Amino acid sequence: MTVTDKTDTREIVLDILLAVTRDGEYSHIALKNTLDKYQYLEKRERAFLTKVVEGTLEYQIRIDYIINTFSNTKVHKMKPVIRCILRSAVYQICFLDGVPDSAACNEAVKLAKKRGFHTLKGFVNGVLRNIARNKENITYPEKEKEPVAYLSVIYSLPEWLVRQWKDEYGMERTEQMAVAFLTEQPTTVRINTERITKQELIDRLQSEGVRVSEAVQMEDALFLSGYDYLNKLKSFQEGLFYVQDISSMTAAKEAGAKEQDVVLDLCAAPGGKSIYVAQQMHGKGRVIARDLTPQKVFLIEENIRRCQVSNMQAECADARIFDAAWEKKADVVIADLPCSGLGVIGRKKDIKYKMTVEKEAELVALQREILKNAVRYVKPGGTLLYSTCTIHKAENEENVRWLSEQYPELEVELQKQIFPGEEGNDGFFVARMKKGKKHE
Ligand SMILES: C[S@@+](CC[C@H](N)C(=O)[O-])C[C@H]1O[C@@H](n2cnc3c(N)ncnc32)[C@H](O)[C@@H]1O
Repeated sequence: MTVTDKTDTREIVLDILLAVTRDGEYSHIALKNTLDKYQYLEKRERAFLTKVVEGTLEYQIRIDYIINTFSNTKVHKMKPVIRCILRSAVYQICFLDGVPDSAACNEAVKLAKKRGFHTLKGFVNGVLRNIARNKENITYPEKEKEPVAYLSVIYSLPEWLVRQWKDEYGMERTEQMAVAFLTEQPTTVRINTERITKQELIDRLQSEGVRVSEAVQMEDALFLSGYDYLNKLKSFQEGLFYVQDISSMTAAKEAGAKEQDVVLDLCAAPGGKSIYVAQQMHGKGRVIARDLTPQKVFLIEENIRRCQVSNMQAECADARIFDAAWEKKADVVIADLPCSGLGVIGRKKDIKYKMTVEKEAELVALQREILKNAVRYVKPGGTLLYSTCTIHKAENEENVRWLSEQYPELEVELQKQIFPGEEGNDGFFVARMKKGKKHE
């Protein structure tokens, strides 16, 4: 049986799309939970459902534009089940090569019936067959006449986001980022160099059936593809690598922690940067990795155990609340703060639809609240590392400017915006500030 006959797989896709677009779940979490649950599915079915869920979400604005061109009932007026069935079928018809149009249409109609929408069978069939017949002749907004609408529809980005990036970075950079987000990337992992050499890990992974290539940009990184379920690999379970983008590794490296340092990471879960920093300290010094909830702290602890890190401990603490016990105690404070996450749209497909201008403003306020405390924990002569996985200036450069104005004792040693696709896959911001000794 080929994947195109699998109504059940498509029904699983439908349920994930409903969870994400109707119930507000995050796509990467919904997908991971589903793949954990359906481990018995064949590898190609799991690959098919991942591809259709991710593709339908990442092209949602363009897909809605296509549906609205051919349907009298507009997408926003449709019942959520019908809307999701149509979206995933249009993704298969317009963006996937391996699925015959007739199969995508027939399976969508069957699914509508199965979910109790007998009366809408004809509607689903009519819209999809019309799209399949005319998909090569759709008229999109023109780049020169309507640049914002063009970028929004072609690259499936909300218009407010396109406007913000166009204002902050210009049209050319905005389009480059949009392309990078839609470019398929292999999984990037960091080698646990405390436990295994690069060549040994490459050999191990290849023996487990994984395709591996070396990352020229970063010595400790490898690119993986062709695997089914990463968490099931023995090499993963033994903690020989950690899934982490190169931009995130760069941020951890920029902390410049030395072997005997005391490092305080205020927002550490699931532990990517803390663990890398601890490994660079070769089992010496101390890394205290904090996060807001016991569940998040559990994730850090799991990774400490799996990667067998000896110089690191996890703690539950709210970074908004000043902890006097840490005043001027840390050589390095890492503030990798909650942010709008717009640099990782390529991996977390639905972030772009969930973020708003209002939420961005709330995040800037939260970041400043935490940064005020972070500054106070740094020893005179110590380092504050501020990073985010976003490309929004108010959360990045403007926060650093605000810090410099509020705390003249901070000297900005480094500040860089890494754009999506530039160094790693993700967009990232990192700033390193030194606290002057004269302010002891
Ligand atoms: C960008 S993530 C951190 C990623 C982590 N540094 C890594 O490299 O794996 C931000 C983290 O901040 C945590 N967080 C949010 N609000 C917080 C607060 N008030 N206090 C402490 N942690 C908080 C979130 O739970 C989330 O795990």
